Amino acid sequence: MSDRPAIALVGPGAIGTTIAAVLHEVERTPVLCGRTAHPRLLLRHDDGEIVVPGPVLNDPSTLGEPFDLVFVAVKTTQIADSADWLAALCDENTVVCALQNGVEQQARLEPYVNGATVLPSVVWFPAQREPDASVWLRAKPRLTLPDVPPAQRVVDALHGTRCMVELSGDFISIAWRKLLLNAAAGLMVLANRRAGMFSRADITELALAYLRECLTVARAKGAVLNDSVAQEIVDGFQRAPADLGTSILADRQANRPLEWDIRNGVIQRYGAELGIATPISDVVVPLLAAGSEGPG
Ligand SMILES: NC(=O)C1=CN([C@@H]2O[C@H](COP(=O)(O)OP(=O)(O)OC[C@H]3O[C@@H](n4cnc5c(N)ncnc54)[C@H](OP(=O)(O)O)[C@@H]3O)[C@@H](O)[C@H]2O)C=CC1
Ligand SMILES: CC(C)(CO)C(=O)C(=O)O
Repeated sequence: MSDRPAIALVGPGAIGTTIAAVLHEVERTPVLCGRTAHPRLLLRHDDGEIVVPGPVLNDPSTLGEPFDLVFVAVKTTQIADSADWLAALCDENTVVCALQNGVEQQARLEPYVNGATVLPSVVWFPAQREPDASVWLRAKPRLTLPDVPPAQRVVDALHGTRCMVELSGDFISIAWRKLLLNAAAGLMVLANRRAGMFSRADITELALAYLRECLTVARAKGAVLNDSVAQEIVDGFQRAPADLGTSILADRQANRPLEWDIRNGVIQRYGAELGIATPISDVVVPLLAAGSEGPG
């Protein structure tokens, strides 16, 4: 690391609070950049809680020079609104680690980061934001990053924290596997139910058929994934606590815009590009889009 400011985090919500808290525990507290000026962040986990002292800054013009490492944990629907933060925090020497779902993190962030290196990640852990803005961490924090040189900055920053970081030489396949999980989780929005709904035989059949469709597109885009992935994902939902939700369901229930395009629309878009029929996406995607944007 240089002698410039070390670590900043944009978007201190469910995932951002988790990463800020694990960094704070090892005295690498990031500068917190948000929309709402919370006085502090609070993470509840299995063994207790971590308070990250604030404030959460909410005015990008108060920042000085760019940072070495910037974690971005706004929803992908909020990237454009975060443009002033990204412009102030990033230059060509910055590594921007996207803590977001989807397989398009680089393409979506690169226009905003002043030539910084955008490092995608897979965020494996569920975290739930409570009405008082505290966050309930519902699994051990774990990230997968591509095994490329800029990833070392993230590995160093998270070294010795309670967040496990894995590097993968086949990041594309890992990222698509996670995307498939997120795509199937989108069915929770349409049913307005949590993971317990996957114990129904009809939902199991629908999810498996949808996942097989997603798998065809994923493979055509270069992911190396076995047929068994569809069943493994459904098994995972069936083993999960019945009240485990997903971030897109939390957004729907709060009537916020949904990440439908990066989680579900992406399958339909790439299917159309590649000449792959996506009949289940053709039903699921417009319903999610309408749930997000209306009108009505
Ligand atoms: N939650 C989860 O379990 C998981 C989420 N993900 C992915 O991680 C990403 C983040 O999701 P999640 O943490 O759930 O999202 P949240 O909605 O909990 O957090 C988003 C945060 O971004 C802040 N924000 C919004 N607009 C701006 C802005 N213009 N400038 C700065 N900050 C802003 C929000 O502020 P405010 O306080 O005002 O709301 C909030 O703190 C998403 O891509 C999601 O799909 C991936 C795996 C699991
Ligand atoms: C928790 C998980 C893995 C389930 O879809 C997720 O990625 C999310 O909630 O956005």
